[in-house]
Amino acid sequence: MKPIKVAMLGCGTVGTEVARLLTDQAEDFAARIGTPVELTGIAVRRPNKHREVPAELLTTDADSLVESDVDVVVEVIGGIEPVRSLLLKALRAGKSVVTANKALLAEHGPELYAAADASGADIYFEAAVAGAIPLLRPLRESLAGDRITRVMGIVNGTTNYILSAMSATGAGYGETLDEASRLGYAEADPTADVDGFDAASKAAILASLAFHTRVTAGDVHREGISAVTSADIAAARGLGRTVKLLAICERVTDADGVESVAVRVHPAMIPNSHPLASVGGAFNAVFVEADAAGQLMFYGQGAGGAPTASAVLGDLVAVARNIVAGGRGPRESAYADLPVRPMGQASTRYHISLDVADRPGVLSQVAAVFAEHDVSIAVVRQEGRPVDASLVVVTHAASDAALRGTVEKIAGLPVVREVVSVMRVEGEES
Ligand SMILES: NC(=O)C1=CN([C@@H]2O[C@H](COP(=O)(O)OP(=O)(O)OC[C@H]3O[C@@H](n4cnc5c(N)ncnc54)[C@H](O)[C@@H]3O)[C@@H](O)[C@H]2O)C=CC1
Ligand SMILES: N[C@@H](CC=O)C(=O)O
Ligand code: NA
Repeated sequence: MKPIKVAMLGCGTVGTEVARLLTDQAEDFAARIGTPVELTGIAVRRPNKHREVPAELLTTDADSLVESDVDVVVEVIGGIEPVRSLLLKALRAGKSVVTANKALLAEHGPELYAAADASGADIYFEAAVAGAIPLLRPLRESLAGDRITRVMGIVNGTTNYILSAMSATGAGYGETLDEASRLGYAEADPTADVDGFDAASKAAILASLAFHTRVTAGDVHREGISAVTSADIAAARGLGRTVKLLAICERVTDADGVESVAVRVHPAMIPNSHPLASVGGAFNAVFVEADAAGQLMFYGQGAGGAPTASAVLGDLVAVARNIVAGGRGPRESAYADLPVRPMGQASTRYHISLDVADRPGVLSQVAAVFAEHDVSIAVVRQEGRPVDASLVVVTHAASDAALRGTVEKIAGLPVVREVVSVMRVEGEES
């Protein structure tokens, strides 16, 4: 059979590693696929900056490369345009696509899947969520016979790297973010990481696959880590907890049996005994709960050039095998079409740490606000200091809207001097 011809778009942190491994392991790939894979061109912006790949492969004309005689387009540029147009062009021409681009998939996934369907091409994107960890293929294929109820975990390496350093050494936010960029973990614009956009895109992709429903980035409640302070981290430590940025995708069934999905990304305190608490650096870990399978845990490197290239190349082998066999991979599955619930209706628990006046009756005033909002208290800890007192409250589960209302009212009480830390609590009995 003739070789599978591959065009690559972009040659940065991930693309450089894809090109290197594809060249180094060419013989193995040929044996695994049944025919050689030939990298015919790499689209870049500045060819003179890419000494690590053969100069004759480089071009600045991505459009012509996609239009050339290639079977597969590997996209590792990132962002929406020009990538969306380039990939639509490839798919409409029947060329299969492998992409690591979660931002694009979470915004324009359905348009890309439709183009792939129309021409019979494949679109694979394992690298887009949780880097090297095989997670999307298990959701799309291995668990296709089960009913998934929850997907929860750490899906952004950069923020996990920053939070781990802040917790372990008290390192500053800025210096740790610079280090994460230097190591190739952060997005080209790292606000995508720290403000939770990257994790929200990944959560949308995970929820879409898990619940057979179209969930876009805009459907995901998103809070990043820029508001996490050393006081939050110290408050967590005081209670035997750790702060992590979590992505949580849930199937919710209301009292009338009506199903919906809730998808959120926010920092949360989890107990130090929880398996996610020990996930450090740029590692990711994701729990999947399904009716028949029970609980599954996926763990590994969530960012970085070589780990991400591993997932890209796994997809390339899958797509190439499909071409050789004359078949194709799974299509979009969105038949369930479940509604997406607003965050206010999500059931959450809060940790609230306050500086209050140290005088009788303070605790009862604070407790009255919780009762007024129908929020029940699980733990209260009060410590007197020379002129004021520290009051820590952990709630039982309640609607997020009720908990927000409670915090707002408490902040306005004259006996409350400062709301030191407010954070959701996950990973323990509610
Ligand atoms: N770095 C990581 O750990 C991971 C990255 N990803 C995703 O992989 C993709 C690539 O990420 P990185 O390699 O880290 O980014 P990068 O910024 O290192 O590389 C992107 C490359 O594309 C080039 N480029 C930009 N516009 C272009 C255009 N119009 N035509 C040709 N080339 C163009 C840039 O010059 C740059 O060299 C992104 O979608 C990212 O979200 C996914 C998982 C992990
Ligand atoms: N910037 C991302 C890269 C991988 O998806 C991250 O930090 O997780
Ligand atoms: Na992955």
